[in-house]
Amino acid sequence: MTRIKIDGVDKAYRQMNGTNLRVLNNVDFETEENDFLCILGPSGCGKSTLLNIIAQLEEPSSGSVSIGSEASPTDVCFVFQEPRLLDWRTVRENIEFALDGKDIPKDEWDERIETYLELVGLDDFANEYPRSLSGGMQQRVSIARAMAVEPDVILMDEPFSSVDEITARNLRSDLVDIWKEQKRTIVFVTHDAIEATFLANRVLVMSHRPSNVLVHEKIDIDRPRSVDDPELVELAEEFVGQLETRAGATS
Ligand SMILES: Nc1ncnc2c1ncn2[C@@H]1O[C@H](COP(=O)(O)OP(=O)(O)OP(=O)(O)O)[C@@H](O)[C@H]1O
Repeated sequence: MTRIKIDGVDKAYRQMNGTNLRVLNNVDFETEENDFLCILGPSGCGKSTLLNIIAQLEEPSSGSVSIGSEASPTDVCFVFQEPRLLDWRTVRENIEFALDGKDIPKDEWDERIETYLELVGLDDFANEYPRSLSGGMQQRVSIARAMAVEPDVILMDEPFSSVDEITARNLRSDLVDIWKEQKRTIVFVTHDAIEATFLANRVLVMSHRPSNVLVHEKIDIDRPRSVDDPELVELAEEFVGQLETRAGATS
């Protein structure tokens, strides 16, 4: 059972000129088990900061974060905006490194590597080094690497921003299929309202900085979804409208 609870989280960064930059302001939310949560917000509002806090890569200035329960430790994997592969290891070895790090039994490695490389369309590239792959292909490897671990929670920070749109569309559909089939909790950061509305069963819209939660909404549009569905487009526009209204109100 994997729930994420964010309670009154504030975050400020000390700047070079000695002042504090307030990024997150009393952020509160809770996910249900196996949610696909998209965090949507304008550039610079603190989405990555919030994701890093959930991943415990950063400390909040105040407030608390909990994932899962104390009784059962939660496996969390992170997919960053950029691939972060080990250049001196092949694609296969990069994934093996992650599997080894999570103590996955060796007799499961081949099947997992095959399954997830096939999923991202790179099954013919297992023995290549990252330098011989395009940026988009490297990002697909990093997605396969996170998936192969089969973690309870996958945190994704704009993972498709460096991938061409056709590949991104396929990966979005695949991600939804994996989420439905394997019942994982996914937290996905994006500034694209259509992407959020296509993927999520729950969307958080964050305000401009110092950022808090403007909208927390469950998305009940039937699946499979289409990015051209008028209902989906209308909802995405409502999210953007909320941001514009608040920006107008505070400017
Ligand atoms: N380690 C840091 N030290 C100082 N300031 C930081 C640090 N990390 C982020 N910031 C600042 O915090 C603010 C929020 O950054 P963050 O990357 O979380 O925003 P974001 O919403 O993810 O942006 P984008 O959508 O453009 O990636 C920015 O003004 C950024 O400059």
